[in-house]
Amino acid sequence: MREMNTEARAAERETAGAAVWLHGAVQLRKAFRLGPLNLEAPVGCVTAIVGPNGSGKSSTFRLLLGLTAADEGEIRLLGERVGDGLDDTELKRRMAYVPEEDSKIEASLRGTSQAEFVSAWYPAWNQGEFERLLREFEVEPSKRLGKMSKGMRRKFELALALAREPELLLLDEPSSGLDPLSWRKLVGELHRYMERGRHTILMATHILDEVKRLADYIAIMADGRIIGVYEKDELLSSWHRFYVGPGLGGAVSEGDVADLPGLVRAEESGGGTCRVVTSRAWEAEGWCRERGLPITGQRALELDEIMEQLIRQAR
Ligand SMILES: Nc1ncnc2c1ncn2[C@@H]1O[C@H](COP(=O)(O)OP(=O)(O)OP(=O)(O)O)[C@@H](O)[C@H]1O
Repeated sequence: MREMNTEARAAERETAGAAVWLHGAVQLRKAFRLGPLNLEAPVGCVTAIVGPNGSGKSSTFRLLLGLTAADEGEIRLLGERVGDGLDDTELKRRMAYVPEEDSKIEASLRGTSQAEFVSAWYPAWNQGEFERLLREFEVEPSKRLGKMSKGMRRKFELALALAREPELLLLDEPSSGLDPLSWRKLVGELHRYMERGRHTILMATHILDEVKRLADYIAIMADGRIIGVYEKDELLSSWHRFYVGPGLGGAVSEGDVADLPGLVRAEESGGGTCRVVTSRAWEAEGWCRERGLPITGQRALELDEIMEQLIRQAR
């Protein structure tokens, strides 16, 4: 049995339930500071990292994979510490990573040879599942990887990752280059993977529909930092735009809604109404009702609008 000191036990307790655990991770570069990053991606859930170009999503993946080193902080994957030159061979066998850019090194290999190599390395490799995925994605594995189209190569890499039956799947822009039909199939396959066991996905994506369909949690990144981690349904249901007024007391001004719960912005919008954005829709509704302020129009904000507001607040 593995010997553990008190500190290791405490860390294990703390990270139990988190497949990806980042605590105060910082990487300093000449022109960019990544972190401090704090993130707990729960086991059995899909966590999507979203954020503008250059916010640090791919850099975070490289840090998690130990491809680059953290200058500060601690990183654990599936409860195991990564970095500091630690031997992560066994850990890597329990996970799969599909990077944003396909490797050029393997371009001359045929898909079949690459699969043979990978299957020998991963104990949970499922050949039947691999062949099913290739059929589903309509990928011809006898082609050389460098001769596959961008979308085809991506589907090959995704099939290769899923067939390993990893406990943890790290995906950087998984649907980059996929046509709409392939994209729908991928979303279906990722759902299937999540249903098949105690699996976890951490993915970076720009496709908001992908986030809506797949994610349980959303981590928003901006300027090298994770500015917040949110439960998706809660986030999407709590941000609303209201039109308030006019009330019995006449026109509603910005000042009248200054204490509205979760108020993010308010502007007079003509006809005695005020347009407000709130991050606490239920409470804001009740607040208006109590004050006899009629809500004459209302809609939930889209994820991109919420992200824009949260990033603005964080800067
Ligand atoms: N190999 C590298 N060497 C030095 N700086 C890099 C390197 N790759 C990225 N950067 C810089 O690190 C920062 C974060 O980039 P990163 O690729 O992690 O962002 P991202 O959120 O994944 O962006 P995108 O949405 O465009 O994929 C940027 O300022 C970028 O210019």
